[in-house]
Amino acid sequence: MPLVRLDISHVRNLSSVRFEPSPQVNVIVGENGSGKTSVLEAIHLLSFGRSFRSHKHKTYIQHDNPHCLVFAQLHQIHGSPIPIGLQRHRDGQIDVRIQGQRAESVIELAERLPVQLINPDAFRLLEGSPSIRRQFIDWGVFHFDKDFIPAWRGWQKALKQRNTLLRRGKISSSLLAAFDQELIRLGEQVNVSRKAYVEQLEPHFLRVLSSLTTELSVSLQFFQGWDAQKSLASAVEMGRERDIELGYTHTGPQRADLRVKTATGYALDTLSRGQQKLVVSALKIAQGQLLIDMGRPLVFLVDDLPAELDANHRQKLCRLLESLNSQIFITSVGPDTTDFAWADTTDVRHFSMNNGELSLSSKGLQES
Ligand SMILES: Nc1ncnc2c1ncn2[C@@H]1O[C@H](COP(=O)(O)OP(=O)(O)OP(=O)(O)O)[C@@H](O)[C@H]1O
Repeated sequence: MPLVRLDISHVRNLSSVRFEPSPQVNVIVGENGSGKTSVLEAIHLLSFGRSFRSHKHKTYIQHDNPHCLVFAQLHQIHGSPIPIGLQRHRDGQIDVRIQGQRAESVIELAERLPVQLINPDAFRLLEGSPSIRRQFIDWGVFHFDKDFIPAWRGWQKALKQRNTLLRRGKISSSLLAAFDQELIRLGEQVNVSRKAYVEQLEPHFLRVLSSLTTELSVSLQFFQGWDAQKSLASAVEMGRERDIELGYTHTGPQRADLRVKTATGYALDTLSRGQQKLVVSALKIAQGQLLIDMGRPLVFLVDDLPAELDANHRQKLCRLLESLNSQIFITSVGPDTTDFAWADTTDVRHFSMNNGELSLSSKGLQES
């Protein structure tokens, strides 16, 4: 569902930015610090309810302002566009509105506006802790399997309760066993969904990667968080005494990971930085492609593409994104953006960003 209109107020240096993006490619060019990334950050906020740059909401609300606001109209194939909006207050309060009605949670935004981000931090998917890769898997499963979120929430709740009991100590193995039924039932459900998703993702990932580079041979392995030969019930049962000793649940889906490997070891240890970036981009594009195949268009945010990718790979990545027929927002310190190499038939709009002011650039005006 592409964005047909975007209004951003008081996000970093963007006091008031309003524009009508192209349903296909939007190139935002501006000097360092002009506010390009803040536009992507605002779109990300509208999908995830949080920034990709900081967990502290006060950092992205414009100085001296009580709140920031991002509002958009989402295109619908049939019917008029759907208005969605998010307001974040300095005290942390978050208001989400969809079609004028207050929404219960930001998850409702994510359902309507799936967003994938490719930025210079993207390699953290390989380098960072397993929790980052679990988030990556769970984002995909969330869009793929409608039963996942209720199961995931229930399992998280059971896990938290169990860990609280373990931390307090003085709990016997038999009493703990009574609490474990729900944890096991929902944990198994979470695991089955994750496993099925990674199986679906891998062929997409390999296809995308091979269209970016033929030099790499990379595989995905899903580690479920405990011995693959055992059920979660037996892993939890066998680990109960150890959990009591440790004061937390040491085995289960909370330890799951996505292992990205080459023939000689982990991708992180064997690939160059640029190659890692290609692998991560392929993972993210593959996730997007899987959604698109399900008839769910999404928005790609691409920040600072030149970082670590040479012109040849930049072009390949742009062509690939373009072929998905999704809406793309891409930033560049430009002004020469010719190596993005969009097809003549693609609707490309160029915008200039100057000190937080966005305008359709002369290049965009000539083309429109
Ligand atoms: N809370 C805030 N309130 C007002 N301005 C802010 C706030 N936080 C950051 N800024 C300013 O907003 C601008 C944000 O720039 P942004 O990171 O979006 O720029 P950019 O064009 O992507 O730059 P680069 O090319 O260097 O990545 C910077 O000038 C920064 O100093």
